[in-house]
Amino acid sequence: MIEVVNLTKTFKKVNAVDQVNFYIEPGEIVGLLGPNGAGKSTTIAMLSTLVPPTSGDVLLQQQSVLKNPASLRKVLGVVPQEIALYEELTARENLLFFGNLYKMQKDQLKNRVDTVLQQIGLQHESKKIVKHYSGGMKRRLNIGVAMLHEPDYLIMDEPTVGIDPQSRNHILETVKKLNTESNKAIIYTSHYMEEVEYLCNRIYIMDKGRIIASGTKDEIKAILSSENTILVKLEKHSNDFLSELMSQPLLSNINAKEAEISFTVAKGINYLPTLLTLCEMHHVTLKSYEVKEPTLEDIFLHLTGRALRN
Ligand SMILES: Nc1ncnc2c1ncn2[C@@H]1O[C@H](COP(=O)(O)OP(=O)(O)OP(=O)(O)O)[C@@H](O)[C@H]1O
Repeated sequence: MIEVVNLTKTFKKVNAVDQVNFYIEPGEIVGLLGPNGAGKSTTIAMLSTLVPPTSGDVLLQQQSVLKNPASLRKVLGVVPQEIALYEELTARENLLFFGNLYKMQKDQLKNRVDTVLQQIGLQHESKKIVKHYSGGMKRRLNIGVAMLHEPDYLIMDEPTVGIDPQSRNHILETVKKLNTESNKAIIYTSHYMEEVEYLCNRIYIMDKGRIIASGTKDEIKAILSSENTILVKLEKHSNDFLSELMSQPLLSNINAKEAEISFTVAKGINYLPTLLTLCEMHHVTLKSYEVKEPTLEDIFLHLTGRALRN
């Protein structure tokens, strides 16, 4: 298990990371979700022993790694936000180059490169020069470099930034497979809530240098457990109908967009019968009634009053 304990980084007067605590156990995918500037990259840089903390500690199997970074680097692969590859070399040549840097033995390295190329799905394009790769392929190769020395833990710092949606899906699938098939534990930082929701079992939400919520997806979603958001679709509606809805004491956050209306209502209340009566009174036809699951975006908005992406 890797733990960070009261990790703090102050740049002049900026508290980039402020008393952050979290852990990751072997084999799990943990998400670190937060907007730009939340402190994710700085946390990752300290966790991977690249930047010394102002205070706090990083523990591997309960031993501090700050004085003995080699113990952590052996089990940890870091995929940085910036792509670090040689554009004029092929994928295979890049992997061989970085493997030599790690001082891996020749035979072992050759086998390892073949395995890694398979794992990142580039085995059929390994002889192509990297400058002809798509952004997503470069990202996958970047992940491959971090995996050469067979780390148990991988840290990925926003690996889908700046790539097209199709390549992004391919990366998400690669990350998922690394976890399910190769049993890698992964710390995945992102400001895309849908990625973190899709990939991660446990999530830490970060804002302004602090962890503002943490837990499993269900635990985090339970933060909004006291109310449900309902989405209704109508044939068409009238202003009278909308005014009547606005005056209903049990409803709040009413939003109308053409023939779609959303509102929140306390959990446990079935509002459908009342809505049907109102529709009948106003000669409005109800097309659908849906209870929406809260998203991490809703939670972030609830906790901070701001949208995750602005
Ligand atoms: N070397 C530095 N010197 C001064 N301030 C810094 C330095 N590095 C980061 N910061 C500040 O610390 C805060 C956290 O930055 P950080 O890059 O860790 O956030 P982030 O969540 O990773 O954002 P992004 O998604 O944009 O990378 C920001 O206010 C940033 O300006």
